Amino acid sequence: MRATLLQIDVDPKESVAERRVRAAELVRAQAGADLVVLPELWPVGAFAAGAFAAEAEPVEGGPTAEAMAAAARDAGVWLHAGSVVERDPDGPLFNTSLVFSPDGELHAGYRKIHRFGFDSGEAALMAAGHEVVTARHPAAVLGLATCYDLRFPELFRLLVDAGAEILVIPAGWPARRLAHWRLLVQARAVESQAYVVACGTAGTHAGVAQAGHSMVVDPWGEILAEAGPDEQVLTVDLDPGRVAATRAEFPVLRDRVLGVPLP
Ligand SMILES: O=C(O)CCC(=O)C(=O)O
Repeated sequence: MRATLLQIDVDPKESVAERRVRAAELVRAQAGADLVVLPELWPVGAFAAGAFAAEAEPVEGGPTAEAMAAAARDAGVWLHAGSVVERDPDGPLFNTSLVFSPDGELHAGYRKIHRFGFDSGEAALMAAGHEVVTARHPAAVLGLATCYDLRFPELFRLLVDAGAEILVIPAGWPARRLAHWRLLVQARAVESQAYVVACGTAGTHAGVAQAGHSMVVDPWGEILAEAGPDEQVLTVDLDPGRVAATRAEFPVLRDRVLGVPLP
């Protein structure tokens, strides 16, 4: 299974509309990949809170969803299109990840559960999602999480219980906490005995330098591929069969006591 991560540069000199066109072209260039992944809030920038309301869009018929659906269809790929600022028809904003199947249909949407900002930014401007979401890719079950979610292992336990084999995590992680990012991405893979495909942004927006360093980590915790800080296309081959094999060979998940039904 070939996964391609598009670590896109979110530069305020490029308009949201221009970046959307560029991202769609990047997706179209990935024909042959089994899974293409974009980062968190790449159209507007995860820290560009002042623009969230103006750039918010519906999932149904929204410009990013439409552009990504067409790109997935043209390339014939499964596309985790990162996340957008979703304007729900009822009013609230959500940080919503979108997964498209190769026919361009929206297959799954995940509203970020843990909002970042400690009462400001996203935490103040967006509503929290409540649903744990998996997506059924033909090769493996994808478990969906977004950026700050990475710090909350209880979500990943729920994703494992829901059958997740590849944890797909779009992010807009700041360079200042790169060490946390690398550690947490590996930790989530080791504790879940799952692949982690974590795609961040490059560049600087709203004064926040982005870490880049998109990573793919295997169920044993080994880093299979890691990007640098700048815009990069990162391609790696995964073997989803290694998830069950790792869980069988070293059956840590079987030994859970807390948070599982008592025998
Ligand atoms: O947890 C962090 O350090 C960064 C989280 C973040 O930037 C986000 O969720 O957008």
